[in-house]
Amino acid sequence: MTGMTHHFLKMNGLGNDFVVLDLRREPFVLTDAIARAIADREKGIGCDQLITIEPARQGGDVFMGIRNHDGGTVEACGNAARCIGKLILDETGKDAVTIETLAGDTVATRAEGDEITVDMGAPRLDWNQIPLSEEFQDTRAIELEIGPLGAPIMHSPGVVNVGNPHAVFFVEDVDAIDLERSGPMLEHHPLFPERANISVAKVLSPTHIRIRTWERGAGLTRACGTAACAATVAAIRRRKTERKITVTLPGGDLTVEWLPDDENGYGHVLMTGPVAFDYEGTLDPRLLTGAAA
Ligand SMILES: N[C@@H](CCC[C@H](N)C(=O)O)C(=O)O
Repeated sequence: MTGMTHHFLKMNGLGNDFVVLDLRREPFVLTDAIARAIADREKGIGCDQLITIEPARQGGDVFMGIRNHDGGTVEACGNAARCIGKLILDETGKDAVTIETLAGDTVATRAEGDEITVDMGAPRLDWNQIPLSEEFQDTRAIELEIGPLGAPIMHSPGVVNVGNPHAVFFVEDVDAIDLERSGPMLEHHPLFPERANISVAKVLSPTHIRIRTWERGAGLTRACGTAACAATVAAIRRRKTERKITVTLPGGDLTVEWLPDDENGYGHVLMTGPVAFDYEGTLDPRLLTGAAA
């Protein structure tokens, strides 16, 4: 225990919910066990991801730390980037803020109607950047299927790394897929040495797709921002959609645009969507020992 009072904010992006701790003001050593205890929906506060705001490490405005519901540290979170973007835009009064993450810098700006746009950077598409454990020349549709032989229910996903690893299966009916069953199997499939976020996507029109996601380390969520970006990139690579589309998730809509290639290769992905504040409070000191988990 630290002897200090630790405040938290509860926020969400389309129902993907976060406990946010500002470690710039109230620092403490966050372990996997403490993160798990805070994220626990019965004994802790409950959230899909635990987000920390920390001093910038490389000249940005802040560093954003991300822990999944299972306590593990991860590199990227699109919905949290919008939430922290909004907090830091309000705090600094700037027009654009740079949020450092383990995946690199994310620049957040204000969009229309109180929404926030985040530049998620350029997707990584080579098999060893996903990463996959086997070489695939073409990551637009890799050999992977589950379901009865000859009639797989999910097959040939596109794989994309947008700071974190994603596999996107295009299907006829996203609601017909039992993601609670297939999600954990695919998340832990040996092809994904760092595990993966698993989405099913249905193309509704050239400017509109619908997705559901089983998140690595968190399970089914109302929305996954990086999955929306990955699904957009996967759909564009398979020539299913235009470059700027609406992605409908169980929690609502995001706008995602994959910009044309820049001089470095692949263009950046921009994601725009809402941010919501739920409530604030102080952490029960017992959670800081991880003992409540
Ligand atoms: N909810 C997030 C993604 C959080 C991390 C993910 N579960 C992973 O393990 O990579 C989002 O909005 O992108």
